[in-house]
Amino acid sequence: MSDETRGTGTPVTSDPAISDPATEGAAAPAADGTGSLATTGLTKAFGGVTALDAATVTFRHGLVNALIGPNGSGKTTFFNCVTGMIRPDSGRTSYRGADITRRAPHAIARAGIGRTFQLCRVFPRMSALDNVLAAARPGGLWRGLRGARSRAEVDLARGWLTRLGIEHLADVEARNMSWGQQKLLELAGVLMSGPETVLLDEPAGGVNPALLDRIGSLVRELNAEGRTFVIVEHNMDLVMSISDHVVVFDRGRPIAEGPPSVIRSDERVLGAYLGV
Ligand SMILES: Nc1ncnc2c1ncn2[C@@H]1O[C@H](COP(=O)(O)OP(=O)(O)OP(=O)(O)O)[C@@H](O)[C@H]1O
Repeated sequence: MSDETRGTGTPVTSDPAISDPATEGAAAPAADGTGSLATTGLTKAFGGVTALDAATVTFRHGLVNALIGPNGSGKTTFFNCVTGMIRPDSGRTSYRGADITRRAPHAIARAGIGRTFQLCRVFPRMSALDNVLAAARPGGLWRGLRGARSRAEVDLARGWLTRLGIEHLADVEARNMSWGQQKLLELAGVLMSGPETVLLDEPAGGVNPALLDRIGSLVRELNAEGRTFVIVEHNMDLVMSISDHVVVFDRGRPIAEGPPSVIRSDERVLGAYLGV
């Protein structure tokens, strides 16, 4: 069977950096727990501000995990350290049992961790389709600009746009899309490279209720197919409705964790949010 016709007839690629929205499922959860994304004593200070204070956290494979906490409690810094975008001062991060603390961002992405950003990152003057192609792997931007891309890659990129409900915008420049549509586009790019764990930084921020519903159901669908999520989010309705496990940060470290039903009424959590 050729790479072009594997599975249900949906074109796929043999490039492991590219994933097929129709047939690609993430790796099965590791029974021994080595699939977890875990930190031990992760610490990061900016001048006199301790953004992460010896944070020890485990996000289990196969779950929709949420990371919540008041403004400035260190959530984005946690994502930045875990994805190699900033170096922690001390502490460790492991993924699937391997130490990834000092790895470069592209190596961490290759290990299976993808992420979106609070201030969503797309190329404003490129079409939605080119954005997804460019996001697929290092060097993709150059290839996208030169038009040297395979039919299979284009079909895959269109497949992700369809899956995210924005295929009608394939030829529209990202700058002419709504904020919510740009967030879906950024996510399509992340998914194109086939991460088994996806970190979403405030997916609901500035998004209208209809798109919010789509993002929520998409996360649950992708999770049912095997992808793990860690979601930083302030919209508590979304967090409580889609998460299996919630970790609460305050002042750079976890103060509570558990299922949404427990977290909702945890006094430490209410105290952190209300400042009491
Ligand atoms: N590059 C930086 N330089 C200086 N201080 C920083 C930097 N990044 C984060 N901080 C500080 O570290 C602390 C944690 O910030 P961080 O953005 O990680 O929190 P957060 O929980 O993601 O907040 P929010 O919910 O508002 O996005 C804050 O006091 C913030 O001002």
